Amino acid sequence: MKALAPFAAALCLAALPLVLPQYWLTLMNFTGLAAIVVLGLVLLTGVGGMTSFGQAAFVGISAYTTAWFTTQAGLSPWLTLPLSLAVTASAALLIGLLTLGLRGHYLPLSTLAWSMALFYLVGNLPQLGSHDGIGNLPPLSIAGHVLGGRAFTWLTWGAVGLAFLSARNLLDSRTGRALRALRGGRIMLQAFGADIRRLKLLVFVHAAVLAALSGWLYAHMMRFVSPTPFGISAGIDYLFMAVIGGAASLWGAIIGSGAVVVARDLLQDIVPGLTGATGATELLVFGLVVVLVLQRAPGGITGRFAPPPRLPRAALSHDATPLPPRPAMTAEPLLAAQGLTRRFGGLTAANDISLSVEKGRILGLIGPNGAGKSTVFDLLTGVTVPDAGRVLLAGQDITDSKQTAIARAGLARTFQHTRLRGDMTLLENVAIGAHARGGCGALASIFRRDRAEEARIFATARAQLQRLGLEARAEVLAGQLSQGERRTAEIARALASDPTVLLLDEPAAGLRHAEKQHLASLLHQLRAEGLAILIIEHDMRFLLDLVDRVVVLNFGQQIAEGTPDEVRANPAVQSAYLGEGEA
Ligand SMILES: Nc1ncnc2c1ncn2[C@@H]1O[C@H](COP(=O)(O)OP(=O)(O)OP(=O)(O)O)[C@@H](O)[C@H]1O
Repeated sequence: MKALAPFAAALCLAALPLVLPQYWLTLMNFTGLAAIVVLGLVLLTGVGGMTSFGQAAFVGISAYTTAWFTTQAGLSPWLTLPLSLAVTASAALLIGLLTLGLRGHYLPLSTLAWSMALFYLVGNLPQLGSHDGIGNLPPLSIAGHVLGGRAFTWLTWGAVGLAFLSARNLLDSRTGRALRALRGGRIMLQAFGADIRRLKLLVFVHAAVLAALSGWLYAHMMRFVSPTPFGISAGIDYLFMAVIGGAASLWGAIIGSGAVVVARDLLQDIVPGLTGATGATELLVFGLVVVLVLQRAPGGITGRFAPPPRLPRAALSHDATPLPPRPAMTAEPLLAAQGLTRRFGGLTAANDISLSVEKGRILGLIGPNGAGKSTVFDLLTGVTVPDAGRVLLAGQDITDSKQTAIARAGLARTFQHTRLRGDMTLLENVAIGAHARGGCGALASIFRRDRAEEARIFATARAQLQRLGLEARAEVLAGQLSQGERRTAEIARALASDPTVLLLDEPAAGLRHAEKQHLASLLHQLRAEGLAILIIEHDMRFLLDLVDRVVVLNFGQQIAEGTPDEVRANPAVQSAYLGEGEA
């Protein structure tokens, strides 16, 4: 019954144009055209965290492309559709390459800048009709029948349906998981081999292509284009619609567009009649309504009714087999650091550090607070580059490799402060660990050609949860897990990448005694399976009982290396860190 609901809704929507008068058909058209743009904005801003005021400019690029080619070159609008999409996508690619590296407020500001630049450029180009625009565009027609009235509404809403499906399918995929984790999760994603730059560019272009689809429809609905509807205020309107609907919700894109289009039109009629004032009083009232909605429902209209997140269908299949393991690495030691040095200004956080970990061995890295342990981890995983020294992974020099490449080569890590996505289920969090093991791209996801791989990724994640005794919690949101479960989940996510070398940053912090014992037996098991493990841990008793060898740091210097017994007996270590009693 529940599965039939979307079909029933689609059928009702399809029947609406049969009964609605022309006035409402026009509002429906404008809602549909806006919704297509806002769906892209939900992906880009609501989910991906990249605020853009520039979507209207992409609508404009597409509208102008089809206007010019249909009126000046005499092409059919059906031919200019792919052309408009391609021109807009290319423009987005270029703009994205230039601006997506910007951080913080600079990115939204850059969207203001380039969309204004385009606005003035088009307004001053006589070839594009300057501020007067281009008129007499041909209407859309099939076999001589013009698609006007209801037919155009159906076409527009068919496009909304396609845009919705493309966005939904993208979100429900390997790429979509990374996108959902992008906000504040850059370092974690890179640690599992996700290419952030590519991901951002992909969403930016996807949102621009949706805007282009809307622009093409708009141009042939109005049969006239001029710069005004594609300016900054339209860009801000689209953002309003997304926020009012619920910025991270696809349904919110449609509802928010409808709410804004209809409210604005009604207020335009009602407010001047009530107040007797001329001028843009309705804009003032509209602004107040927006503020009120956002105050009452900060998550937008849909935020109040959002169902709890649930697992995608691919995650429910219990038949799929986990992904194949990577070929075993044989070169020993599996991980080696030689003379690693890293300075921050006048401070040498790590000075000439050398260590190595072999297959089936656990190496401990200890030292008081600020000794340089995390710095060494960052150097090994490519988060920072050393000022001197080398890092070798199974004999391969990875010193200057990017974090993504190092992760793909087989080195996985956990974080001192757990980096799970609280709003995603535990299983999806762990599936992010297997990101680099999947090969399906965004297009395959949009066309649902990734289902078999997705099922295998989830089977891989589930197998790791099973191994760590967390399978029963697979569907729980990570934000609801206990500290112990979160630590274990971090390890499960790292194991989902099928690593050769595992780096654990304080995995026992915050664990109770029984949980620590469970962790110790798990790490023994991983060692027996041949993993090379490097572990930072403040709990000395736990660490020294666990590891084969220990490296001790103090003020960035390597002051000792040896077996736990040798380190316990080392006077320099005792005075620097352990204290007589504990040693
Ligand atoms: N990005 C940075 N910029 C400047 N100084 C830094 C940076 N990262 C680390 N440091 C400094 O380097 C030193 C070593 O820090 P690091 O975090 O590696 O120590 P740690 O042994 O991991 O400490 P803890 O056990 O508290 O996590 C500290 O003095 C720290 O303040």
